[in-house]
Amino acid sequence: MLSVVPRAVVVRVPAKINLHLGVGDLRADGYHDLLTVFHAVSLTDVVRLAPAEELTVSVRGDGAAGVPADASNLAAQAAVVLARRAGIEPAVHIEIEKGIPVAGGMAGGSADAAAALLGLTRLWRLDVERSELMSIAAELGSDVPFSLQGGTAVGHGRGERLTPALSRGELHWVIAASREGLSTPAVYRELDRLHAERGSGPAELEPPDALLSALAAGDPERVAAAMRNDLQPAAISLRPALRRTLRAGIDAGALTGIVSGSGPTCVFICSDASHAIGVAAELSGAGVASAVRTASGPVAGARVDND
Ligand SMILES: C[C@](O)(CO)[C@H](O)COP(=O)(O)OP(=O)(O)OC[C@H]1O[C@@H](n2ccc(N)nc2=O)[C@H](O)[C@@H]1O
Ligand SMILES: Nc1ncnc2c1ncn2[C@@H]1O[C@H](COP(=O)(O)OP(=O)(O)OP(=O)(O)O)[C@@H](O)[C@H]1O
Repeated sequence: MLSVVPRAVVVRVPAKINLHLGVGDLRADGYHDLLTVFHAVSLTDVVRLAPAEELTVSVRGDGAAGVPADASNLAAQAAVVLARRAGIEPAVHIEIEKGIPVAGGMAGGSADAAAALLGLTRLWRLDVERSELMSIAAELGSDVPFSLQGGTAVGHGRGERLTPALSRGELHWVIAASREGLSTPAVYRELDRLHAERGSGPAELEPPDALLSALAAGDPERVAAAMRNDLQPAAISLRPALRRTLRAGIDAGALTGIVSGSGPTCVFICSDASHAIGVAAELSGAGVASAVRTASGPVAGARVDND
């Protein structure tokens, strides 16, 4: 049977939240040991991959001006790595439509890299095992494997080693983005500086048992009570206005709020979809965020959209 080569492949890929982000010791390789719980939510980027003479990138959507449209784009780096493994030229045009806040702590660049890996194995008809794709993903960035996998998962190591976590039902979120991003390495450095200043070391990496059991029970109030982000004090130290954003979300009635990953995006958990709509409306009026959206999770990881 003749199979038709697609003219372009379109991949939809979600943002992530860290429901728990335990940060341990700084390792010799410059990364910190993590114990995290990733959760994929329904804010998405759409990445279109089309055959081209050479590798080119274009970016549209919110915050596109802050995203490089050259070989330094993480999706382009993914194309180069995958093409090298396959022994071919990375001759592709990568069109990225951003729906995930840029430099927001929601793994936007990682999502695009994951989308490129998945879409290009399809476009170039490569026979790559899922486990090999996950290991290429890990080379590109600590968050990239989770962007491929999606759902809810515990992350170990520098965040790249994943174990799926049981999660019942849907959780409902309000997402408050900031106009100005934060640099992930700068936030980790600030955490190290705060520890040095206080003469304290990192906390023990304890398994987030209360969170995992709340997720398995599908109980948003228990999830709210168990959420934790060790990077939050560092993000707030670099961006003190985040304190006001967190306070405004809680005043608007959210169960609780937390900085997402390295920030500055703040995420607020709500009891159901209509509660989230109400909190979002009130938070929008508070003027503490450049954009306020509702989202739900868990959702699937990167997936091809034009099958
Ligand atoms: C903040 C999180 O999003 C939480 O999931 C991730 O830890 C960051 O993941 P990422 O953006 O994919 O990060 P990478 O591209 O792997 O690393 C960027 C930089 O962040 C710091 N980094 C990242 C991950 C980690 N476990 N420890 C670190 O200290 C390092 O300075 C590293 O050079
Ligand atoms: N495809 C991409 N999308 C967004 N940013 C990109 C991309 N490729 C490279 N970058 C660069 O990476 C920086 C970090 O952006 P990104 O949106 O990935 O941050 P983030 O969501 O905070 O990441 P993480 O949560 O994984 O730490 C941006 O400032 C941008 O210059």
